[in-house]
Amino acid sequence: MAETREEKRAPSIITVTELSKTYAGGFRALDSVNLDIRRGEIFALLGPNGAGKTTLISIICGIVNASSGQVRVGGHDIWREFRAARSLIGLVPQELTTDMFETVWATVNFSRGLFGKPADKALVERILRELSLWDKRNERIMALSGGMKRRVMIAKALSHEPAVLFLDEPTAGVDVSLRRDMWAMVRRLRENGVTIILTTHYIEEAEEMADRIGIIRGGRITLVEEKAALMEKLGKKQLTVQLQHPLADIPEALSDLPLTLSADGCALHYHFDSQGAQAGIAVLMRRLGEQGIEFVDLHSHQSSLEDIFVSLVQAREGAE
Ligand SMILES: Nc1ncnc2c1ncn2[C@@H]1O[C@H](COP(=O)(O)OP(=O)(O)OP(=O)(O)O)[C@@H](O)[C@H]1O
Repeated sequence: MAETREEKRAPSIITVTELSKTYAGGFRALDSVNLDIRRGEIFALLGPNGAGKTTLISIICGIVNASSGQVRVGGHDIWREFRAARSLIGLVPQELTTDMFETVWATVNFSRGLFGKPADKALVERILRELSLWDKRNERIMALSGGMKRRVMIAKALSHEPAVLFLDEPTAGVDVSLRRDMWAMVRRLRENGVTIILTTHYIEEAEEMADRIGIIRGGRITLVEEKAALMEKLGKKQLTVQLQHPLADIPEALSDLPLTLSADGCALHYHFDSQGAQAGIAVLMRRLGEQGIEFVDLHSHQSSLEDIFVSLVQAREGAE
């Protein structure tokens, strides 16, 4: 019997069911959130400031109490089987929280001990080498650069060999080259079987890294989708035809094509989706030729995840 899509999909490692959180002051930060994280994926959680990303992560990690709902990590209920659930999780918080006077080596070993795991020098060495921190192992944390401190936080989170790693804004304030190093490192972790959940304000980061994207707004998950499918479905391409002579209007004979004219009349924009692009462009070229419309330049633009995200958020704001 043929496997269904459902059966082929990796099983969930985290299951969030009807999770709600109302803070003491009465603010409802999460509203009936349902979410499945698949084993071995990189899942990017996107949302504007105050959307509830940190609240959701903090609840899954047992730092904040939920008001209602259920969370299971590796099949363990995070309240009734807290230790078992928590031992599967590594958390790299937004803020750097560590003893600045300790050495890198001591702090990472200590973090492992906090989870009741026996010392494992070879493992800690491997983690530090992987994160390019081995040369800095005897430095005090306060003597490290911001990017290195951030990597120490990742080393601490990995020290007890978690199956799931939460990265809350991992590259905030990190320069472009270090950001790329971090992305490569996160990919290597995934290759080693670690499930990664990251929140980010850099949509480019989600576009680059994620297998799936979740969007959260006002405490509600408004969309969860495979990144590739999201970009395929919502991604639009635009071909701009720079004209030799400006047009006052789009000729009647071309009115059946998805064309718009720039305000100055000097460019035609042809809008199409990713499928059928080549056939569409060939037809456009032929039809422009038939109309005697000459052009001097052509360039195409494909919408990025950022364009898609902005249009989704705007569409929903318009609907509210
Ligand atoms: N301890 C708290 N008490 C009351 N309200 C809180 C508390 N913590 C967070 N909130 C509120 O809950 C909402 C969600 O906050 P949260 O930090 O989860 O958002 P976020 O999506 O992580 O935002 P950011 O992208 O800015 O980090 C915000 O409106 C915030 O002000």
